[in-house]
Amino acid sequence: MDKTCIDVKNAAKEYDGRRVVDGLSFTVCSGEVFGLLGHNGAGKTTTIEMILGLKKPDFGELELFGLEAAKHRKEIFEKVGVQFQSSSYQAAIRVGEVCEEYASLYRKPADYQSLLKQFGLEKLTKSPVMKLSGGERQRLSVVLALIGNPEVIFLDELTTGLDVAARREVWRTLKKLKKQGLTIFLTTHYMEEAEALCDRICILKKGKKVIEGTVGEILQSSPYRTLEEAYLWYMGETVEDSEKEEADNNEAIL
Ligand SMILES: Nc1ncnc2c1ncn2[C@@H]1O[C@H](COP(=O)(O)OP(=O)(O)OP(=O)(O)O)[C@@H](O)[C@H]1O
Repeated sequence: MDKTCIDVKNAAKEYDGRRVVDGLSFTVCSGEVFGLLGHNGAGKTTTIEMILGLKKPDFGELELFGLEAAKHRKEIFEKVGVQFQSSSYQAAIRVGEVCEEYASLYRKPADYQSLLKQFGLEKLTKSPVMKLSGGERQRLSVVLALIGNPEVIFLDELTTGLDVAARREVWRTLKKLKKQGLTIFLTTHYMEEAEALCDRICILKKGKKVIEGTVGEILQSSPYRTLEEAYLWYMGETVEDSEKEEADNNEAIL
C-alpha cells in the first residue's frame, strides 16, 4: 500500500475571526506530486505553513511522516525542503556562499554544484544573489530547497516569474526528481503546470475543498475538457467572467 507522507484532517485556521482554512482534509502519498490550487487568498500558503508547523491550526490535525511538525522539528528538517514565494538573503551574499551555508545545515547534503547545473545556474556561482533576475532567484530557491536531499519538497508558486522556457526546464527537472522518488507538494496559478506535473489536485475556494482527484477525475465531474475551464467552473465562474475581469483590469491600468 502507498505510504502516507502528508495527512491533513479537518484543519482550520482563523485570522481576526475570519476563517481562511475551513475543515480541510487530504492525504498525499510518498512519491506523489500533489497540487493545491485556488485563487489568491484561498488559504494555500496557510495550509503549507500549518503542515510545516510554522502556523498553529485552530482545529484539526496535520502530520508529516506521521509526525506533528511543530513537535518534531529536527526529524522533519532533515526530510523536508521548502521553497516559499519570497525569500530574503543576506546583503551581498553570493550564490555559491548561500549554497554552502545551506549545505552546512544538513548531515548529508546534495552536491549543490550539480543542482545549480540542473537548474541552469552554474555560471552564476560567484554572482551576488541580489543581482540575480527574478527567474534566476526563483530557480535558486528551488536549488536551496533540494540541498538537504529531502524526501518531500514544498514549492509555493515555484514558477511565477519564470519565462516559458525556464518554466518548462523546471518541470523537466521536477519530473526527474519525482522519478527518483521525491514527493512534491506544490501550489500554482498555472493550470497547464498542474496538468503537466500533478498526479492529484485539490482545489480550494475560500479555505474549503471544492474537489480533489486526478486531472481526469476533475474533468470528468465537470462539463469541460480543459483544466482551466473546469477550474473556473468549480470556482463558480466562467472563462467569459475571467476574460472580462482581465479586460476591466487592463482598462483600469490604461
Ligand atoms: N498573518 C496573517 N494575518 C492576517 N491575515 C492573514 C495572515 N496570513 C494570511 N492571511 C490572510 O489569509 C488568507 C489566506 O492567505 P494565504 O496566503 O494562505 O492564501 P494563498 O491561497 O496562499 O494566496 P496566494 O495565491 O495569493 O498566495 C488571505 O486572505 C490572507 O490575507
